[in-house]
Amino acid sequence: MARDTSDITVPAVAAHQVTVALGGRAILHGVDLTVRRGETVALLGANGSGKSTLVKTIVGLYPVDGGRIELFGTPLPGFRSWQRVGYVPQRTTAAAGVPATVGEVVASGLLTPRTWISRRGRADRGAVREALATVGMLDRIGDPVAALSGGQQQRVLIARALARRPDLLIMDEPMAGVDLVSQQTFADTLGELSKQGTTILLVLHELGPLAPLIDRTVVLRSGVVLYDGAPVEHGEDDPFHGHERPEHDHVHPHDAPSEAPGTPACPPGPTPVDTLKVKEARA
Ligand SMILES: Nc1ncnc2c1ncn2[C@@H]1O[C@H](COP(=O)(O)OP(=O)(O)OP(=O)(O)O)[C@@H](O)[C@H]1O
Repeated sequence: MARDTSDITVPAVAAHQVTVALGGRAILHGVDLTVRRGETVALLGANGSGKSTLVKTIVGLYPVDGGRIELFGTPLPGFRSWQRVGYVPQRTTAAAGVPATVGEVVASGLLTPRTWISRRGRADRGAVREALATVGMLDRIGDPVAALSGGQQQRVLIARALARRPDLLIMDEPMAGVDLVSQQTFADTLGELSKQGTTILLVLHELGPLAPLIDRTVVLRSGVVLYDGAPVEHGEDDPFHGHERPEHDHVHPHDAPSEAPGTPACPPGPTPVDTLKVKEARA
């Protein structure tokens, strides 16, 4: 794993008051999110709360309409070190109609504009094999990716992100459709990457086997940060668990941004944060 030797006091991700509109509709309303070097942060929230929109904006797939995002201290429009960032999008098929093998899909994660036409070296082939072994798919390296199940394709996409040995790994619901055994293997892999200093941002619906790895959770609701602090899990008693609230009620897009970690980013008073269980067992 390549070591991150740049200034570790600069956060890997710093989003300040980020506003994003899609299809003419505001989706994110002044979101603040900081992910420090070496942290593992879980982004939680109900369906449609804006989690995918936020991570897609962080990796430059959606433009920022207001506010700003910095990756490793560089404002996004000028950020060029994409080889430092591994991104696994929300469940898509790795096949996408392309007649590629598993090995080729993973190797595509190593491509930069300069390597599109160059021959891949032994080191790259080693990185591909190592990444596939990590997700337990090395034995399928020569198979057409279209012949894999959805969960296996998800593991191939994870391997593609790992192959570039990123300093920052961003994954959007990586556990979706992945069986329990593979989830535990994946949790072990992330734990190893974290020990080696990789910064990890995960969109999750529940912490599950990843719970011991999570340093901090950020909860979105209706495009605003509802909570930023010690790891929490949606409680079964949360009436909005798994559902988007029908209205913004007391959470206002223009309220003060989230403050210190552990501070609910909304005005005092009863909120769904009260129904989130703070994980106390964490050492
Ligand atoms: N390309 C798009 N154009 C218009 N609206 C979009 C687009 N992508 C997402 N949205 C809308 O933005 C809102 C947030 O969607 P997003 O996918 O970010 O939520 P999410 O929290 O990731 O949800 P889920 O947990 O279901 O994946 C939703 O209301 C969705 O309909």
